Amino acid sequence: MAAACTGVILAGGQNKRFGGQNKAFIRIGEKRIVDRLMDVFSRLFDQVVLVTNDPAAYMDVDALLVSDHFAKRSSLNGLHAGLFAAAHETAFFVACDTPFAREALIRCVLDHIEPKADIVIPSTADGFEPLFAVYRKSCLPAMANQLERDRLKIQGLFRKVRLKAIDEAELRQADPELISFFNINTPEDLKMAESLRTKFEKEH
Ligand SMILES: Nc1nc2c(ncn2[C@@H]2O[C@H](COP(=O)(O)OP(=O)(O)OP(=O)(O)O)[C@@H](O)[C@H]2O)c(=O)[nH]1
Repeated sequence: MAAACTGVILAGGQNKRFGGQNKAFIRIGEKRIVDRLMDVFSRLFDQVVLVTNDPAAYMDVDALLVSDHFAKRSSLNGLHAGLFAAAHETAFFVACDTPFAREALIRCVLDHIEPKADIVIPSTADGFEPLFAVYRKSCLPAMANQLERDRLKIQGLFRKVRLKAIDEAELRQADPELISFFNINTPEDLKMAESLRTKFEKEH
């Protein structure tokens, strides 16, 4: 059953560490990362939004295509645009360079949505996972304010809204290796992704 939440894929980055090549279109096995994410999102959400500053490149993706509102380079900009476009009060976000986002872990995050939380976010020994999290529309004014003031780090938002963290033990019940958080920044990460895929697809 679809959650009363919008699914958003962030794809407005510059991919500098990947030589400027669009990471959403990297193929892991046969499939582009964006298509892997769409497969999972179409089972979970009745609305999918993709934030890109190059909409023409995504015409074959069955999502609402939107672009950043601010001329700033920051994933916070994409969070703001995606949340603004969401038909629901809450939106779950993932980065377009995250090939192994597991449905069970997304469901775990969605299960923690509550009216008193503006952000529902995984928290592990490595810190928060702001690009595998749910944001409520109540965050929009604080996001716009941060962007206007050139405060471009997502973490800067956390002091201004109500945060609900999900602890690592619970996250690992849904995704024991936390493979969902693996993302590709460099060509070396892509090599790692190929070896993880072999393991991941054998097990699931
Ligand atoms: N809409 C939007 N998304 C962004 C922006 N900057 C980064 N993102 C997205 O946020 C996620 C994390 O991005 P980063 O790893 O910080 O940057 P990147 O562009 O992927 O890679 P680098 O250029 O190598 O830092 C990715 O899904 C990006 O597409 C932006 O200015 N606007």
